[in-house]
Amino acid sequence: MGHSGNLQLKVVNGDAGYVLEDVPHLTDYIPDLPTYPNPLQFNAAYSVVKQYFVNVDDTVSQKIVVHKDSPRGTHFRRAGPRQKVYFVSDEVHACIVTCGGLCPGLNTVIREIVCGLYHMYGVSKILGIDGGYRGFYSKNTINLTPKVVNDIHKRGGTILGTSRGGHDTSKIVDSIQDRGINQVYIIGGDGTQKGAAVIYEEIRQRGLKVAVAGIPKTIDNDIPVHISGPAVIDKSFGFDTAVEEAQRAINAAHVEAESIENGIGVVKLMGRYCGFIAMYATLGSRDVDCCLIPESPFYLEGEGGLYEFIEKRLKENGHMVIVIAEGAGQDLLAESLQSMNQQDASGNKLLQDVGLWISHKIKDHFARLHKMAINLKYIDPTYMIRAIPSNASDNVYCTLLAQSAVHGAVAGYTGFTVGPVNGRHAYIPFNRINERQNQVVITDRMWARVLSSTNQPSFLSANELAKFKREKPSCPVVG
Ligand SMILES: Nc1ncnc2c1ncn2[C@@H]1O[C@H](COP(=O)(O)OP(=O)(O)O)[C@@H](O)[C@H]1O
Ligand SMILES: O=P(O)(O)OC[C@H]1O[C@](O)(COP(=O)(O)O)[C@@H](O)[C@@H]1O
Ligand SMILES: [Mg+2]
Repeated sequence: MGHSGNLQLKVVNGDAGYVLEDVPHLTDYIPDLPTYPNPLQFNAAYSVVKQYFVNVDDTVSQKIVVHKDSPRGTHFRRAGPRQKVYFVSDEVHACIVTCGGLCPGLNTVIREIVCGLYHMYGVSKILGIDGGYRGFYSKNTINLTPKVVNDIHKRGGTILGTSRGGHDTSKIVDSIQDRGINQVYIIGGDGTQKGAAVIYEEIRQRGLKVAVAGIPKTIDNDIPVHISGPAVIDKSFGFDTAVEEAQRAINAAHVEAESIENGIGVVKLMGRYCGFIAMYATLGSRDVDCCLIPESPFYLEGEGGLYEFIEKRLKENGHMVIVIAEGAGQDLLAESLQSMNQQDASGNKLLQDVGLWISHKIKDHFARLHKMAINLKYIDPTYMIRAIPSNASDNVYCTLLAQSAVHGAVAGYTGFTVGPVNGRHAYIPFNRINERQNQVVITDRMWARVLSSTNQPSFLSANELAKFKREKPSCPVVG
């Protein structure tokens, strides 16, 4: 096996096209670090486990659909406890920070990092950083113990608070160094993981024995997760909870629309650059007549447009439900509202309210036509679907993510994000997570399922479809 790598990439090539995209280790830049036996083997609860530790050479394959002659492809290091650890319990001084928008399950991840460190590795010095990245240098910290975090998974939000912007790398690493912190757990989305990568690089340049572990949070699923399209991680925590909560809004829209003549229910769901929540909520509900997402351009007027489809559906069924992701149709809004290119503190595009806009457009259109009186109800549950506690299945998932992160940091790995790859938890280098944004691939079978279930137009001409097929190759893994 040959190594090739620099600060960002640590790639190992093996036989038959085997590639390991490895994560950094503290010993990459601090040689001769002492190791210690993993205390987990003396832990009464874990003594029932037949095999305490994962083999150091275990890796997880990114590709599971293969042909007879396919190369073995990309692999990631398997997550889990190692026989040797690089920290003794008393030495560990950990901190946890949450950044970016809210997502169901943040508190569960915090809880399980604290409990995992304490119960599995005997760690008691754990600091909560208040209010996101800027909290490292501008706020007081919170001492976290299993008692403090015992009930927090039942609450939405994050007990640590969160923020956008304020990522000042040297101030953050100064604070880590000054406080003697040697394990940093960073929970957040695409922006946060980019910030975590820069923190890791600075720590490495300063030669500090500090492990940096990222836990990916994204209600939008815009981190390369494997809900659809070529991706690394199977799914992000909180997504199931958000889709479930979105059902309540869709049900309400359906009840309202069904109860009145020519009723239209419009529901706006989150999804700044991608429409995964809208797509899954639509497929989950089966009451949705039209799902509009940022990845699939649509138009209003003329043949094959939205107005024509609404008229047709109302004539057929007497009512209809439209689900629209917040980032959909922003080009149309920009044309009609001459909106400015505004950004939030983290540099994310600030969106116009497409739900309100489209509701007005539809009302205006039918009022102008005089041929059909419609009754439109607009429901905007966007913040409600992310401010709730995670459901039971997301709680279990958050636990596995948190424990994987703890095992990895204690074993000396750093500069990594945790996540399941084809069902097995793995350590993924930051560069892999940060290289691009995940989006619904509208030439994949999942989007076809939506079109087939709603029977809505694709809004694409044959030429446009051919262009999309050329630009966005479909993912062979999605069944
Ligand atoms: N490219 C980047 N480099 C460093 N820090 C970043 C970068 N992008 C975002 N951040 C920081 O990450 C934090 C969260 O980012 P944001 O985009 O708001 O949320 P999310 O992580 O949920 O996508 C913010 O404090 C922001 O300053
Ligand atoms: O109003 P806020 O708090 O900036 O959040 C709005 C954005 O946050 C999200 O819920 C989540 O985005 P991030 O995961 O990137 O933080 C988006 O869906 C939405 O556009
Ligand atoms: Mg983001």
